[in-house]
Amino acid sequence: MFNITTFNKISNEGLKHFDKDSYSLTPDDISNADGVVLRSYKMHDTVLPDTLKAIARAGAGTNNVPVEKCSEKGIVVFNAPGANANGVKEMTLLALLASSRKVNDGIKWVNNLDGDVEKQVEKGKSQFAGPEIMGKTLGVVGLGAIGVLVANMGIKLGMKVIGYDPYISVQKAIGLSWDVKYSSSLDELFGQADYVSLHIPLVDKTKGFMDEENISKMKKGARLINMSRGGLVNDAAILKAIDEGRVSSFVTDFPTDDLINKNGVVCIPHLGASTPESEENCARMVVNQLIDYLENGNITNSVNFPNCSLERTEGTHRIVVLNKNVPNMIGSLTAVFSKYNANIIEMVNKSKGDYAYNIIDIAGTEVNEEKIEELKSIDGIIKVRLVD
Ligand SMILES: NC(=O)c1ccc[n+]([C@@H]2O[C@H](COP(=O)([O-])OP(=O)(O)OC[C@H]3O[C@@H](n4cnc5c(N)ncnc54)[C@H](O)[C@@H]3O)[C@@H](O)[C@H]2O)c1
Ligand SMILES: O=C(O)[C@H](O)COP(=O)(O)O
Repeated sequence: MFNITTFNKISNEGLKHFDKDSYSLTPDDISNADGVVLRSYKMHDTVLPDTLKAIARAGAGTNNVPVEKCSEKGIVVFNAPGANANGVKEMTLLALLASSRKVNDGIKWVNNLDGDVEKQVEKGKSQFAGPEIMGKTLGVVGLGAIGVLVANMGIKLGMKVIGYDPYISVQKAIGLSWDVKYSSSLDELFGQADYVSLHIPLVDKTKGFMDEENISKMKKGARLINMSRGGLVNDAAILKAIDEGRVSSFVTDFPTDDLINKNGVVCIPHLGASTPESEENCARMVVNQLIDYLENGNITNSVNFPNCSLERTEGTHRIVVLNKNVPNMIGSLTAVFSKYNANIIEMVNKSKGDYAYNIIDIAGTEVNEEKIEELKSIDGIIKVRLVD
């Protein structure tokens, strides 16, 4: 029986894949968990129990998970790449329009009118006029699952689009419309874009990405859209730029105390991925990845360990090993197997950065706690698990 802890509301389209005879689901209590499924719940202060094998983020961003701590403890962190990208692309369309047309302020205003609404609407509407987006330039920072969809959408809307992503993958580059101008210079993007849309992860390197300096490089009167993460934009710097008329508006999916009810700022309560389609896609994807890891040791879409899968071979025992990516690990592991006359039927070893992963199918010997402990005692081994 595997214990699964859920944080946040996870779509039943995903949870229903946990077989009731093999999985017990408990919301919020992680004390005895084998796996966790969560959305934006912040886990940085959560004590990670020794039982925990994997964390599945039903979404894209994993900045709410202590990924490095998980790596050190041999906890595999999964996410759902691209599963909510269309939901966020559509919300970015809404944000683009809301940054231009003052619909948000207009709606607030009209709902507070008192008497002869029709007359007041026609008299007062000019204060909410705003430009069309067709023919304007959209700058897309980050051309991953969401950024590529947003860039291609901009082309379809009749915009000129300039994209920037120094780490773009081949797969994403293939999906990018030929009409998108790819730039290797952020300054060029800032110099040309009437609308800048951020689609990059929040990591140490990107914290405060839109600081005073980068904001000052934006075209006068340009608009900024942040559907990615709050920490990417410096609140004080963007509010100052709006006050001084250098930036026309800022639309964010990540409101803060400082941003709400400010002129020129449209705050959306983190709704980018809040569609049934995105919630179901994300939950289905990560639950299946988690099940395959717990039951077969296969890793798909992990952010801290390599993708690694192996078909099961009948009559073998499967051992999975998580280790530091240091020399001679395979030699040390196979030395233990040969000591016990174990026949390695299949073995796969993959590495990702500082960490590595092995799936080893053996025959010819029983696997007991003593042998597992012997493997665990090898210097550099983080976790060993029998997956029978
Ligand atoms: N508002 C929401 O509800 C919502 C939903 C999904 C994702 N997000 C956010 O959007 C981010 C992007 O999601 P995604 O699915 O497109 O992820 P992704 O991993 O597919 O794409 C991110 C892209 O950013 C690029 N990148 C990284 N650092 C960069 C930098 N300094 N400059 C330019 N490009 C850089 C990467 O190369 C990658 O191509 C997520 O990390 C998450 O924080 C928000
Ligand atoms: O990174 C993500 O996938 C989004 O920010 C969605 O977060 P949510 O699952 O809490 O809506």
